[in-house]
Amino acid sequence: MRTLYLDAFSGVSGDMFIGALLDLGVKLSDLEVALKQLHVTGYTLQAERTAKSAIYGTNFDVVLDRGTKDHGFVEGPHNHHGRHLSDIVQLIQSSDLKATVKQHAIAIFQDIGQAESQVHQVPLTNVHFHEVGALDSIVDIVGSCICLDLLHVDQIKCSTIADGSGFINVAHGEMPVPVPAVAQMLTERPIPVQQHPEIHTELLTPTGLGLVKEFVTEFGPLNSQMAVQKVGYGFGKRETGRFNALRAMVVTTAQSQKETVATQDQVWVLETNLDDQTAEGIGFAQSQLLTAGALDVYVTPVQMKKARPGVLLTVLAAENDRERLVTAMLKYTTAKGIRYTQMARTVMKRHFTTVSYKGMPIRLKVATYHDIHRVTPEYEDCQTAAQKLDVALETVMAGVQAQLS
Ligand SMILES: O=C([S-])c1cc(C(=O)S)c[n+]([C@@H]2O[C@H](COP(=O)(O)O)[C@@H](O)[C@H]2O)c1
Ligand code: NI
Repeated sequence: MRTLYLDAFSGVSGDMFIGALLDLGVKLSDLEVALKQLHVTGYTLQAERTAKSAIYGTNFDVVLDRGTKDHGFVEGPHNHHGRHLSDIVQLIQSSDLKATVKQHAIAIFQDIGQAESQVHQVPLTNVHFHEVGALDSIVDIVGSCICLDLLHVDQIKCSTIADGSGFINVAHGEMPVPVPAVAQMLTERPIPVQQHPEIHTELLTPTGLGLVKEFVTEFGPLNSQMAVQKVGYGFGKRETGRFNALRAMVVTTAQSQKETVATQDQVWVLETNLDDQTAEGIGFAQSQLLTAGALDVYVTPVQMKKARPGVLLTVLAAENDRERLVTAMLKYTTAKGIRYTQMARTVMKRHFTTVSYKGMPIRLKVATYHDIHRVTPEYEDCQTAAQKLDVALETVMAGVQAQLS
């Protein structure tokens, strides 16, 4: 199992995150090529490998072109509100980025947007990304999602995240650290943050926390099961009086005994019947629940009381995710209550391995159950290869399968 471990002893920001992943080996040129799919101009990416406190790492920056308004996009006749959340979501949605990159980036913007909406008490639709201009935020957030995609890891873990203390000056004026958006973003689920009273500045930014919340599935220190393969540093810009960087490590974990032998586990089946929500609302809820970590979400037509046609919304959740997903179901649907039951299931043992097809990495999902073996090329990787090679998806999938036989 290939894991990205984030050692956030000096917090996390968008720049630090991208810097650390570039330092781990993601190519700046690959990031630039992928970012072009967003169809936004007016910026340059800068990545310099340099030493701080005699430790080499990468200083990453998004430099806006001189004279470019910090609206976020090249302004078109219908676009005068480049900083609003809905415009950013629309920009990402209509881009040619990879589907998973789009999905993660939008989820992060929505999370920051929700916090901003709460802090400033403005409707979500009116939230704008005010501090450094939308273009920086877009490139930082989308760029981070691209870098992660290019790094090819199976999971992401993180240490306790350091933040500073005191006050900083930002667009709204003086703000306490953790900054209000960060404090608000911490309210949803337990995320270990440790303030350092001796550091009088911000270490954890809204973008940094948004990335952590979207991708990290486990918090804690390095442990004896983790074999460190590679280390990278992404430098922070603020003067903290200490070594200011995000340390990122690629670690491999031997498959645990449980993973190797277990073919049975427990899942929660969460259900609710809906007869008063629009099709659009149900579709949105479905995508939010998947983003929130549901194993699966599906909708079945049912005939309800008073002869009303309705739907049964079913969510499959991992053992520890029940409460979070029940809350999300109540938040995104018109349901007043959720039924749940725990079910045993038999699952095939699964692991990933990577092969190369015409120079492009394709992950293979290998599933085993007794003498049944199934190898499936990952759809997302085949899609990227098909796009780059300008061939049909089936050509890549068949080519990969042919290599295996
Ligand atoms: O909306 C945003 S991005 C935002 C909200 C707040 C509040 O706490 S409210 C603070 N800031 C500050 O802006 C800079 C840049 O943040 P990024 O996340 O875009 O890197 C940083 O100092 C934030 O604390 C931004
Ligand atoms: Ni704000």
